[in-house]
Amino acid sequence: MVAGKPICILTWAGSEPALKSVMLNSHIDVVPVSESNWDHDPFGAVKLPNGDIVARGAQDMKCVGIGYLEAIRVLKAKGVVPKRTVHAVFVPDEEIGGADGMEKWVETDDFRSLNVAFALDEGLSNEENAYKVYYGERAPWWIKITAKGGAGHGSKFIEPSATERLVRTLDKFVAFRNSEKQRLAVCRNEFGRPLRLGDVTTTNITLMNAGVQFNVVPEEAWAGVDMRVAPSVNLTTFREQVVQWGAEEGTTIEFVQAFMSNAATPLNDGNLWWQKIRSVAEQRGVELDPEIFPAATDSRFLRKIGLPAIGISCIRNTPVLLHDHNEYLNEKLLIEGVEFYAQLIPELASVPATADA
Ligand SMILES: CSCC[C@H](NC=O)C(=O)O
Ligand SMILES: [Zn+2]
Ligand SMILES: [Zn+2]
Repeated sequence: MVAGKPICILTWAGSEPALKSVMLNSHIDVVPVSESNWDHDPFGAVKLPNGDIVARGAQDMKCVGIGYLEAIRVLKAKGVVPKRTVHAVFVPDEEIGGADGMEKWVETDDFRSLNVAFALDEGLSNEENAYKVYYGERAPWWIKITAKGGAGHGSKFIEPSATERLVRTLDKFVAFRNSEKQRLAVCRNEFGRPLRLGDVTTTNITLMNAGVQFNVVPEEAWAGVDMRVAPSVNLTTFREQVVQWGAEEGTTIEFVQAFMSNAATPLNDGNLWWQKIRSVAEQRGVELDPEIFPAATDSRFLRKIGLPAIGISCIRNTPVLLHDHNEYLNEKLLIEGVEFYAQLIPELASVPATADA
């Protein structure tokens, strides 16, 4: 663990401590706000007359962390004792990549001492009448492309041109971006469902830098690209391809971050954790909609070390406002989440030892 970045673990001891534990994960950090774009104090948790609670983190992911705690409070008040030990875990830094949070922690004896069998984590809001269920994630890659060339007067043909090299390399990224955008628009998956964001690879040029003045040709230009690589892609081969795009144009490709695992948690009949989630949702009359998480969250570190992890936030019929201005959640959904977890946690804690790896 990293100094100044605590991980908070609340342990509810199970009646059968020899069994592996259930981890209820949530991240404590939120993304920044631009306050002038908010109608209310983003950290005031203002409740509007219709029950909407406006706050940074309302969807991402205070509702989940609070949902776990309130559910445990309800269960304890009823005298429930889980079979498996349950850990509610609050981690830092998810929003900035988790390097000093979950990524390092899963490699420690401290984490191993929790003896985790399964983890529940965050999902996403959506406008339909279903909870999204996330069983895998795209691999986040942050790529810095640097081009070098000659310098001099803006009135000349200066060769090689750093900016031109950069633009040519970026053209390849853009061409790939467009082909994936097209695939998203027209293709279907193996079950005939139209592809979703998590099924394709996105590419965005997010940083660009070159030059100091109109008439001075810069000798260096660089750009930053954010890619989210779909789980269907062979990561090693694709990484080589990206390096090749740079090599062809004489630019340097640096992977500032390249997650090289796309391990997923298959939602099949043999996945007893998933079966419990399904049956609780069915009892509650809630539809579930499984897909690949289009962004990145801490579950990827858990899946990478071989643990099953499923992401659900009990949010439906709600605009997706994670990281956006005026993020909110209606209080009815917050309470619905507490009730869902209160039903689900004892069920997960009752999954037989056969589910343990
Ligand atoms: C890629 S590391 C950053 C993780 C971040 N997670 C949530 O938004 C994301 O950009 O998806
Ligand atoms: Zn989150
Ligand atoms: Zn987030």
